[in-house]
Amino acid sequence: MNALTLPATQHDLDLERPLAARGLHLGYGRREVLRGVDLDIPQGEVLGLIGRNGAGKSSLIGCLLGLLRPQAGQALVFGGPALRMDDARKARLGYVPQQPQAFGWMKVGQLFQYLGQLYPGWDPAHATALLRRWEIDPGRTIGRLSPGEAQRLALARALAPRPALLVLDEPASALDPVARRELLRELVGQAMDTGTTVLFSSHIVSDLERVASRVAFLHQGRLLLDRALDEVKDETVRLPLPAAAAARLPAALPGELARRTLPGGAVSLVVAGRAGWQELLLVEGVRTDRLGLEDLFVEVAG
Ligand SMILES: Nc1ncnc2c1ncn2[C@@H]1O[C@H](COP(=O)(O)OP(=O)(O)OP(=O)(O)O)[C@@H](O)[C@H]1O
Repeated sequence: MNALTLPATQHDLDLERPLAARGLHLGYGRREVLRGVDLDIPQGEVLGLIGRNGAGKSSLIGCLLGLLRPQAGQALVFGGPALRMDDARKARLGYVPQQPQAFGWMKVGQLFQYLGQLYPGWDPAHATALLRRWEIDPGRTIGRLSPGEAQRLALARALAPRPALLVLDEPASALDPVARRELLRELVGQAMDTGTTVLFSSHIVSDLERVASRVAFLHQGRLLLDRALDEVKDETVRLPLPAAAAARLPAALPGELARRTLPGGAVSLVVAGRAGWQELLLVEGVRTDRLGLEDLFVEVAG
């Protein structure tokens, strides 16, 4: 299969979306990493993409931005094919890879001057303010920055042109807690002030909880629970089922995310949404446990 001979159904892709994908499949050799990922990120959303180490978050971002060619499926950026991104769309996109590097020999100020000529939307005052706020001296040589400083520089570089779409791969992994808070505040501020759409990947659930308006779990090659954070918190529950009730469970329930059999035949079930499982509450001994996002992550991906 190949993305050119087997395009996803274009008609159901919303051309207004900053980012959209249908049926993305990607493997490295025989290892399948993405197994049919569909995604829509509406304008102005801050989507937190969460998943365990090696779940495929960077690979998915690579496909979404046209940096990796999927074996099947299609990704669109601002309505156009990600694999053939023109300059106009590139100029509206800010991307921070997981390990930002390059231009190590340059001074920070030199790089920013160069980028200012390259990006039509570059805002020099905003760029200077970001460097000042994140305490990066423009006179520093980029190659001598610490990993955390390099990450802050990469973020300042991505934010300075005030992109319409900001994609951040583990943006806070090398940052200390103060810098992480700063960054998250910046993200929310930018999203709210200018309607910037943000996709960021993380395995730090508390970061995601702080800023994301939407959340998606990448697990075993598929996206689970791609919905508003409030909805996920309100409508995802754990149901501890006694053995007698567990024995009568169908093979899969609507909205079922995880099922764990406990010693003695009892089952711990995690379900999303309100339909398909309410009758289980009629069984004696069955109750619902609210799950925080961290517990949910552990239940689903653990
Ligand atoms: N170029 C490659 N060749 C072979 N395997 C790869 C390649 N890139 C990634 N992989 C494998 O694909 C899987 C997904 O990797 P990816 O980096 O996308 O995951 P991730 O969710 O971003 O991980 P992390 O949270 O650790 O950064 C991993 O098992 C990784 O080893």
